[in-house]
Amino acid sequence: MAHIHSYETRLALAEALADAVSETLNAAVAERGAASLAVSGGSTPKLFFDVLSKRVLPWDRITVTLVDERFVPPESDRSNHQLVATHLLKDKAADANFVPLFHADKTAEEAATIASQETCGIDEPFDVVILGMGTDGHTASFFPGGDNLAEALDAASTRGVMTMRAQGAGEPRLTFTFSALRDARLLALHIEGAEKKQVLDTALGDGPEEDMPIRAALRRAQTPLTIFWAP
Ligand SMILES: O=C(O)[C@H](O)[C@@H](O)[C@H](O)[C@H](O)COP(=O)(O)O
Repeated sequence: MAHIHSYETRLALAEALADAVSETLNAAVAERGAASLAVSGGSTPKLFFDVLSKRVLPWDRITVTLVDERFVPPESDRSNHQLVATHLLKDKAADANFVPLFHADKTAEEAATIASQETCGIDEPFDVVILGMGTDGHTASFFPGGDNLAEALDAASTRGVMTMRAQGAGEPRLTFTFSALRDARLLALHIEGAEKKQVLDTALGDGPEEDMPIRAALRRAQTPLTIFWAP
């Protein structure tokens, strides 16, 4: 089940997504004094991050982490940690608590174990999860052909962070499991451009999840996926 919201411009999308995220985070803090936000990296979220960073929220009560991470240090331009530190954790959002997934001087597997331990203290489910999508139909680091794809997509897998290696992924990846993402209070997919709309339309059709892992979120998310799209 998915609800698609289309916007005239990418700025209108960023403002609407920031509204929905702010509402969910404010409600969580009002309800239990804390909130969590897991975001994806890549190029799409930059404008949204910049808009959200200016929102007046109880940021010191909000924990921000990454849906997935390239296995590179924050100094690398490929780092999602660097992307979030540059575009989101500034302005009003500078007071948020950030939990990275990458750990230096560790193997990817050791870093995944540490990241699972360090994120297990975040209330379950996440309040907000923002997914992106590649033109190959991957989301998070659930890449077609990924070495750990079956385990990553298995709803029965233990919530946590695992490694993923795949031809289309570049570096080894660290990614939350689908089981950790699928029941977020607000589960959003943020995509932009005509090409990704076509990829989404294909993903909404028949075919195995392994070919287009975004299908797991479209078909088996516990929370209906809210899709934000602009040309
Ligand atoms: O680390 C990553 O790359 C992301 O978490 C990934 O899942 C991203 O959302 C898609 O690859 C889309 O990336 P673009 O926004 O760059 O197209």
